[in-house]
Amino acid sequence: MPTPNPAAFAFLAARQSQPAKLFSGPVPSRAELEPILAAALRVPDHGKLEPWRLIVLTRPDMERLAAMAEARALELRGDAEKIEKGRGQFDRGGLAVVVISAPQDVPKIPLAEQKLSAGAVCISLLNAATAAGWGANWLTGWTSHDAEFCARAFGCKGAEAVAGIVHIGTPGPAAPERPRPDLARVVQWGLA
Ligand SMILES: Cc1cc2nc3c(=O)[nH]c(=O)nc-3n(C[C@H](O)[C@H](O)[C@H](O)COP(=O)(O)O)c2cc1C
Repeated sequence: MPTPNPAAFAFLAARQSQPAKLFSGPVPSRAELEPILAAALRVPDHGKLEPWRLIVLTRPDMERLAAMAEARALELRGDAEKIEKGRGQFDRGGLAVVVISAPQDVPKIPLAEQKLSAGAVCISLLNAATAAGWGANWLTGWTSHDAEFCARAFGCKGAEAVAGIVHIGTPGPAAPERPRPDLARVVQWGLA
């Protein structure tokens, strides 16, 4: 017989992100964040490669990144919207964790599986931060997709890429529930 954990199940059944743009202070201290990160890193990882690394950003880092995003947008001849979107990923935030997919050249473990493990870190971090009482939001944006920006900002090399930037803070008013997937549409019971 299974041994249910109703509290954990209820948490997972109702979990949702909170919008980072409504976050305020305080943000978690290092002592508060460390157990959240330790919980977040308990993810499936085929081959035990640990194919990810994390960078914790605090307010001064975010201010630097907002300026770097603006400079990069200008370099790319981006318009005002691109500048605003690039800056907006950082210039309102108080704390965020950059989850970097850092795959290794191990032929036995496909690249896709290593990237999936980095995605698992993102959702696990979202859940751990939420369970600890914080608001959390997994964001990316063009800066995360721009290899040159990621190299300059986060030291990404080779196949490394940003899997997500998980913003963590004191949540604002609870986000309204959004429509959730219809099981009947996405789940097939048994082979056709
Ligand atoms: C890889 C990834 C990148 C995302 N990037 C953004 C983003 O840049 N901007 C945005 O508004 N939402 C983005 N989202 C969506 C937010 O995380 C959104 O708040 C989330 O889908 C809400 O779902 P939940 O309530 O089930 O957690 C992204 C989601 C994923 C998985």
